[in-house]
Amino acid sequence: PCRPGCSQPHPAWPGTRQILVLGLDGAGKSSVLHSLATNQVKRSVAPTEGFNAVCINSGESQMEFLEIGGSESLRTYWKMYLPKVLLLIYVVDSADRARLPVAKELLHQLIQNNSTLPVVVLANKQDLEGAFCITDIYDALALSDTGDKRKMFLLGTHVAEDGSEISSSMKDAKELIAQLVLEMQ
Ligand SMILES: Nc1nc2c(ncn2[C@@H]2O[C@H](COP(=O)(O)OP(=O)(O)OP(=O)(O)O)[C@@H](O)[C@H]2O)c(=O)[nH]1
Ligand SMILES: [Mg+2]
Repeated sequence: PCRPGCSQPHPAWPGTRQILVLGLDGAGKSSVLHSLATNQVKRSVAPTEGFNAVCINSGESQMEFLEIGGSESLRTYWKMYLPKVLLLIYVVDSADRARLPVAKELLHQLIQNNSTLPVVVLANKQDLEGAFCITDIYDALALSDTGDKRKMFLLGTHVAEDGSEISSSMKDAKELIAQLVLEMQ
């Protein structure tokens, strides 16, 4: 953690604008955050039961990420944290075709009242057979329909085997996020 409080289960970072990491349960939010934080792949083993706060340094930026678990009961908290955030990272499981419509609905609900909040969508699990490719994800999530004032990015990612170095797509995601944070400060 970059400062006390970062690893607390109930984040209360008054005055700090965070990067919120949302998406359905099992999409890979915790795995992505672990990998971004350590530059080593570590697939998360347990579902996030509440919040997962992670601080990551990248070049000049220090970034505070807050994941809220994606299970149905936790989704009610998603909205509460939105007003304070700088950037939304929305992670989807590209192979979970059955739930992409739900993922789409929830994303659109989240951003409908904030026309300028930048969004980075990570189309995760690109390694899985049957994963939708980027253009299919773009269509399935109706990303053309998120407003023209918004910065919207879509990147394919995957969290490879435990212990390996992170993939180039993950490095790209980290650089993009760091760049966006710098631009907004
Ligand atoms: N094949 C594959 N599996 C992945 C990938 N990313 C995550 N997983 C696996 O997917 C499962 C869920 O990953 P998590 O990172 O816990 O997902 P989450 O979005 O944090 O889920 P919640 O905390 O429950 O909301 C774990 O078993 C991971 O090992 C990926 O890119 N490819
Ligand atoms: Mg998690």
